[in-house]
Amino acid sequence: MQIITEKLVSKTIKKRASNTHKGSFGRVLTVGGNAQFGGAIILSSSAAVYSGCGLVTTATDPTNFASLHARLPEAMVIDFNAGQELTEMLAKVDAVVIGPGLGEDAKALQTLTLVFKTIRAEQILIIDGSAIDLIASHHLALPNAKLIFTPHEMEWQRLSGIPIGQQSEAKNKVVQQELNGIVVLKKHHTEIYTDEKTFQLHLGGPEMATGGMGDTLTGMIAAFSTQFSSELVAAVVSATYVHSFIADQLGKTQYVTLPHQIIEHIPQAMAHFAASKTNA
Ligand SMILES: NC(=O)C1=CN([C@@H]2O[C@H](COP(=O)(O)OP(=O)(O)OC[C@H]3O[C@@H](n4cnc5c(N)ncnc54)[C@H](OP(=O)(O)O)[C@@H]3O)[C@@H](O)[C@H]2O)[C@@H](O)CC1
Ligand SMILES: Nc1ncnc2c1ncn2[C@@H]1O[C@H](COP(=O)(O)OP(=O)(O)O)[C@@H](O)[C@H]1O
Ligand SMILES: [Mg+2]
Repeated sequence: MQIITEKLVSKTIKKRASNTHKGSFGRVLTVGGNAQFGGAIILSSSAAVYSGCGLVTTATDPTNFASLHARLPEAMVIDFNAGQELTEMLAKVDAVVIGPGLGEDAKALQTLTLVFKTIRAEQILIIDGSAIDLIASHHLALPNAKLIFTPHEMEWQRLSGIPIGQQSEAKNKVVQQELNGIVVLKKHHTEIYTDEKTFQLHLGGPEMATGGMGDTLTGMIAAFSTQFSSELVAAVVSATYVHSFIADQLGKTQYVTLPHQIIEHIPQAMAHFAASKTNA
């Protein structure tokens, strides 16, 4: 496994060109957040905005509209139950996050199925949380798109069939090939499986063990993927690195690092890596 280095991240996070506008930095749609788990999709959407995505739209349960806008006025919202609205929005974006707080009821399944049916091959689809569990429990066929799976170990067990104690590099790699996408297996020392290589993260620690931490990572991966789109693997690896890099920085003085605190520090951390590239 290749250990992810600061150098790779610095190479990936580019200094922004002057002659640009919001449309230059990608359009992301985040889909999730039922009445119980609104926080998950707020965190995912916030992470996408704070990671520099030009335009973020959130498809969620209408009960979350007011809280989402109160926390994140930069995001636009649509109802994830309204088929036509969701279909139209899916046509306009570069990347989609599906799953944070989506839940696993019939409505969630319907929303996931619509996304799978509508997504196009050139679009990036980040599949997390409840969406992974729905795929596993309903044996759903995967769509033709640039797929990125972000399971924790239990979600990976459900999706891959490999029990937690037996998730070896060789076994995980076989399933990654079958899934035909990138797999970010989240745990202490997260592993990232791609067609060419397997990466390992040597940052992050138990200060990150708060609900919503993985939801936050999904938005970062989406925004990095749309901005640094020439190398999708490098974008995913870099987002994962920066997420834990911030946690470790905050962890020097904090016992726990909360997901919303990670999000607030993303712009600073990205500036740090963009600058270290210039000086390299
Ligand atoms: N604020 C919000 O709205 C939030 C909403 N959320 C949303 O909730 C939905 C359900 O997601 P979920 O992850 O909470 O539940 P689930 O998939 O059942 O996993 C937990 C089970 O797996 C086990 N486990 C083993 N290894 C593990 C590992 N490395 N990392 C983690 N768990 C591990 C673990 O073991 P145990 O704790 O029992 O030891 C337990 O048995 C999903 O849509 C998500 O987005 C959350 O993000 C929270 C904040
Ligand atoms: N002990 C730990 N060491 C390193 N990283 C951790 C640790 N505990 C949690 N994390 C990180 O926090 C995130 C948790 O993701 P996940 O379980 O999906 O959270 P949630 O669904 O609540 O948002 C992952 O990125 C994981 O690597
Ligand atoms: Mg999760």
